Amino acid sequence: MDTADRLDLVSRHTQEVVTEDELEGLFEDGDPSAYIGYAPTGEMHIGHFTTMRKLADFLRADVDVTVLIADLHAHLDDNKSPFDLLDARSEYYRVAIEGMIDAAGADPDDVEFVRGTDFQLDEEYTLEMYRMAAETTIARTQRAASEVVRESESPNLGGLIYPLMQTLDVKALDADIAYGGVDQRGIYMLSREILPDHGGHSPVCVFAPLLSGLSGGKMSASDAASKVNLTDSPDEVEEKIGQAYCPAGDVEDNGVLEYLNHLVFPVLDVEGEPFVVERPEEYGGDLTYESYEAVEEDFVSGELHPADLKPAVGTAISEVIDPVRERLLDRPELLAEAYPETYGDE
Ligand SMILES: N[C@@H](Cc1ccc(O)cc1)C(=O)O
Repeated sequence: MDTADRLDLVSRHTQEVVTEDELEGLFEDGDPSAYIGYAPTGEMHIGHFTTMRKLADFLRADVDVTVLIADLHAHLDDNKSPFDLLDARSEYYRVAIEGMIDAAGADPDDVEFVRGTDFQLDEEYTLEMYRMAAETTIARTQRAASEVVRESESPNLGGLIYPLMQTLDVKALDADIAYGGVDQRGIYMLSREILPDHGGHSPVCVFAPLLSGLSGGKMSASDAASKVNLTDSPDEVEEKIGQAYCPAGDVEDNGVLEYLNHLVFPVLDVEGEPFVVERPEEYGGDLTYESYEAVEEDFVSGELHPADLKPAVGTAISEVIDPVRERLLDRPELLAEAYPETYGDE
């Protein structure tokens, strides 16, 4: 594969690449490495899946991929995960992420999994963290983390250590590319600035877009209807998509279309299958689409009505998450141990 194709693969479906020139340089020098980190906090949903799906593109472009299960970060961020649940949640995240990579048409064995506590307590790492803390202002650090770390009137110190550690992870994992949702931008801009003073290189950054929730606005942890969970049954998925915000002809904040574009189509592409909307004969019969753009065009023109689109997207999303759902339902103890309040038997 030539550099132009690799660049295309890695940058498609992204929000931003910082910088394209640097990414091109990496490909010209050989096979770069990339990592994405996840703090194992709440249950994973299709928003995570959309971001993870892209790892298949990285692998196809011959990038070495590492997934960091950032367990300490999950605790440092306002205690989102209590310390004694870190093992269970890390295990649940690993299994779910393997399922997502598999569902995206790539082999999870081609990805290296690392846990934060496996290396973040090393002497060299820790010493560098103290040096970073001595040289970085609170204001700069807070600004960097503002879209990631939970805000509060009286923030804990953990939220300030968090972005410094995320920066050190880039170096410790020897990653040329830091990949994540665009909410990570502030932290990685800090990394680009300060890592060279701490024995590392400024990472090239690839940011995935944050998609709309299904209720219109942002996806929200407290609004169950705003997202599809990976263990939702086909009926639940179809019902959530059926209720989703998707006004006729309107593309803005339209989660149904966004998931079709960023999750469903890329997976169908790998399988070489089109997207089919079933429609009664009296309304014009079935529609078959080879590209997202063609769907959007028909949706905007009014040719494709939400009432016909939604069931088709619901079925398609349900099929895409199917292998992940199966892996998780196969091991019910995973969710029960990771989220005892929701799934435990007490
Ligand atoms: N900040 C990421 C988690 C993360 C932690 C450490 C990293 O090195 C990278 C990513 C999140 O919001 O989930």
